Amino acid sequence: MADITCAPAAHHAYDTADRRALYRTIFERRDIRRDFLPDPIAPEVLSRVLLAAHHAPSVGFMQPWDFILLRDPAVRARVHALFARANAEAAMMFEGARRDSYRALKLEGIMEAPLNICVTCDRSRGGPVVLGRTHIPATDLFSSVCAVQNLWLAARAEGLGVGWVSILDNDALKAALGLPEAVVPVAYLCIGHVDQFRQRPELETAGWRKRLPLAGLVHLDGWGATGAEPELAERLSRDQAAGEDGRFLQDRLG
Ligand SMILES: Cc1cc2c(cc1C)N(C[C@H](O)[C@H](O)[C@H](O)COP(=O)(O)O)c1[nH]c(=O)[nH]c(=O)c1N2
Repeated sequence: MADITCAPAAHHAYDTADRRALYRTIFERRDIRRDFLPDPIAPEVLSRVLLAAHHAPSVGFMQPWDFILLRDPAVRARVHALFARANAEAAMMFEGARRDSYRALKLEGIMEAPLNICVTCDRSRGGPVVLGRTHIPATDLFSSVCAVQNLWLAARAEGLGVGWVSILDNDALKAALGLPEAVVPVAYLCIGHVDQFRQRPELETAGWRKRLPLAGLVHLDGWGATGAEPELAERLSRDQAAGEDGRFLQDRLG
């Protein structure tokens, strides 16, 4: 098949350098559980990253998030103990060799990172009826997750690694952090400067799971019809291959 040409950026699109910076941040963001440096995060950097989180979309502009900064090693040690307990339980949910592989994974950096941040969701913020949340109550949680993603990407651009730890009993975490009744923990994050950003997800290099082919996940007019637009399917495959080979930023932005 003939090569597919890239359409030039149009309308309100950013110029190539800005688009490259954005896609670079997306592709080079990693979940970080090791290689943290003890260096503190400068207040101006932390402020920018938190502001990026605060600019996330939210249902009904509810902004249900709060950010609990956890620096005290004693508090973090209590959270680490919760992780250790949940992680032992989690290992038992896998069978045989998979259990051994699971146990070999490093799945948190709670004590190594200089800062942990718990991103929460106040389920009562905005009152009992929130625009856009009337039929899908979980949209407040989705909104807090959007804040997490903004934080994660801004952190990468600032050279900070972020690791999400979800192997925790959320009720126990809520109690440990003294959260009010209506507030739930959404994401427990370990954040700090790092020695390196790996090119690929750790779970991929460890052989746990591979990135799925995107073309097989894009459906047309209802569930089931993947690959229904051959030109798009072809482009998705080529873009993904370029991403895997580290050629996307150079070759695929038009
Ligand atoms: C909701 C949620 C929860 C978790 C994660 C992510 C998300 C979105 N991830 C990170 C996850 O393993 C990682 O994102 C994927 O493996 C892909 O790797 P990159 O993020 O691309 O490096 C994660 N990682 C980990 O080591 N321990 C954990 O408990 C969790 N929990």
